[in-house]
Formats: sequence, C-alpha cells, structure tokens
Amino acid sequence: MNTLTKPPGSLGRLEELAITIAEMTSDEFPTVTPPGVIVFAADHGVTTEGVSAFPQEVTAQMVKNFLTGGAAINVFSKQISAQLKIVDIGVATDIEGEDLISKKIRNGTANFCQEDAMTKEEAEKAIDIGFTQAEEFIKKGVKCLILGEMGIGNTTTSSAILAAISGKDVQSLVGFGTGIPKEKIVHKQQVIERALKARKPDPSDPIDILVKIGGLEIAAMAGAMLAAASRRVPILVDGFICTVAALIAKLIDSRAANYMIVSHRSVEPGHKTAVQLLEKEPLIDLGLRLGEGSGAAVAHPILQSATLMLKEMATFTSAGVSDKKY
Ligand SMILES: O=C(O)c1ccc[n+]([C@@H]2O[C@H](COP(=O)([O-])O)[C@@H](O)[C@H]2O)c1
Ligand SMILES: Cc1cc2nc[nH]c2cc1C
Repeated sequence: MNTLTKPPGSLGRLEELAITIAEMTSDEFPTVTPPGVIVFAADHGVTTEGVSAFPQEVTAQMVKNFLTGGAAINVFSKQISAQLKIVDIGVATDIEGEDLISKKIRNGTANFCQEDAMTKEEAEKAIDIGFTQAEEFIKKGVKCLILGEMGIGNTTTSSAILAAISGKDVQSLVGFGTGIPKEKIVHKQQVIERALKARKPDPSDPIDILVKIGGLEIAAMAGAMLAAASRRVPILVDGFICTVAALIAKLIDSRAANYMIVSHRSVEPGHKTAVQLLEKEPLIDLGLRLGEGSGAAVAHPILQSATLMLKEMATFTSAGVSDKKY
C-alpha cells in the first residue's frame, strides 16, 4: 500500500477497505467484480397488527416489479453490471414469472404476537435455500455478494429480533419503516413488546429467534452470508433488515462477520445498534431506507475503487516519483 504513488494514508478508508478485501479473499490483488445480487422476498403475519404504511400485497406486487425491471435494485444492479436473482422464499400469494426463483416455504410467517412465526424445520430450510442460492452464484464466478430483501412488515420483525439479541429497549430500536405516521410508532413498539413477552426467544440461539419472531427472507439472507463467508467472498450488507440478518449469521458462526462490509447507514434508528453489534462502520450515509439491496449496490463502486487502486496504481519506483523525505 505504501509503495503506491500517494502519500501513505491519503486514500483514507479506501486503503483500509482494500486491505480488508485482500484479507477476506486471501488475494493480494483482489477483485469485487462481477458482483451478484440476491433479493429474497417474504411476507410477515405481524402485518395484520397494522405496523406498516403499506398493505401486505405490495410484497408480491414489488416482486413482479423486480421481474419486469422497474425497481431501484434493477436500475442499480444494471449500473454495476451485477447479475440479479429474485427468490420467493415465502410471499403470501402465488407469483408466476419465468425469471422468478420459486422457493416458497410457506405463505408468509404466522403472526408472532399469537404464535411462533415458523417451525424449526422451516427456519433451517430457509437458511439452507439461502446458502444454496449464494453458493450457486459463487460457483458461477460472483466475486462480491450483495443481499437484499422485500417484505412488508419486516422492519417490525427486524426490530423484534434486534431487541431480543441486544437486550435493548424496544423504543430505541423502532422506526418509521416504509413511513408509518408518528402516532403509530407507539403501537408498533407495543406490538413488538407483546410478542417478545409471549414468545421469549433465547438471545443466544439464532434458530430459536427465527422460529419465534423471525422472517423467512431474514433466515435466507443469513444462510447466503454463511455461504459467501465459507467461500471467502466479500459480503456487502445493505440496510436495517439485512444487517439484522447479518447478526443472525454471526450468531450461527461468528467468523462470518469477518467477510462483511456494511455498505450504508439506514435511516431506521435500530440500524445504529445493529451495526455496533456487528462491530462495523457503514461506508456511506445517503439517508436511504428502501431495502432491496439498493444501498449495497450503490456502494459497490467504492469497493471497486479500493481494489482497482491496489491493482492498477503505479509504485514510486515504477513511475519514477520521489518517495517521502520524512
Ligand atoms: O433497508 C432498510 O434499512 C429499510 C428501512 C425501511 C424499510 N425498508 C423496506 O420496507 C419494507 C419494510 O417496511 P415496513 O414499514 O413494511 O416494516 C421492506 O420491504 C424493506 O425492504 C428497508
Ligand atoms: C413501494 C415499495 C418498494 C419497496 N422496496 C423495498 N421495500 C419496499 C416497500 C415499498 C412500499
């Protein structure tokens, strides 16, 4: 790093990032291209409690939008020349589409205020499907894995999971999600508090957390992250829901966190706690709160700059530039 034609440290976090990616990949001159994006979609039974600004059917409608290329993640995936896979892991209604990967485990989770969100078999199956989808991508040559999700109600699920893992007050972890009105925030908070009291997930047991208060797309993202980590492929983590999935992956195997880069800081207030628990620092803060993997896709060119700098810059010797005097 210090032989390249720049004052040492002058490329700031890009220098750290390049070294981190070299360590992750065990490659002195790593590459993060081509990137691959997987969006896992699923519904959440807890939406019946009135915790989202949008109706549940938007999950399926947005999946159709992904398939016809009209969503933000389509635009940004194209921008970074990423392959994009859309996986139905548990959308409440049936969706058809040639390009859809149909891996539906059930028609959305159960309302975790009343019963467990899913069975142990379903949680493990979702992790396994995520793992396999990522593994297939990596076998095809993907060098950086971007994960995204679509699921109306999943900020409630993610806040519940984060409250269970962190032991923090629910109040500090709840946000507006897709944009609920201010007066609905206390209700959302109470729904989560009620669920945690009724379900009592074991904070040290990631499967128990998923079974009691989880989401199918969260389980699948965690599984995909474990696959990428086990193949030494850098993982670009998206916003709040994706970072909570990263915490589940870390609980399953703490080494997985060594392969994660948090792309951006989400507007959701709980994201700060999630990122701290992951012991990471987001690369950018653009005030994003969309999901779909959109923030991670937007940040991918930063990883590209870091790795290309390492690979393509001249050294002081090769360029005949005088090195540092002091
Ligand atoms: O990624 C984030 O930080 C993020 C923050 C807020 C909302 N979202 C997206 O919005 C949906 C969940 O919001 P909600 O209000 O229905 O819980 C889901 O489809 C997420 O992809 C995503
Ligand atoms: C329109 C819309 C698009 C989304 N993408 C991810 N979550 C979303 C939620 C809504 C409501």
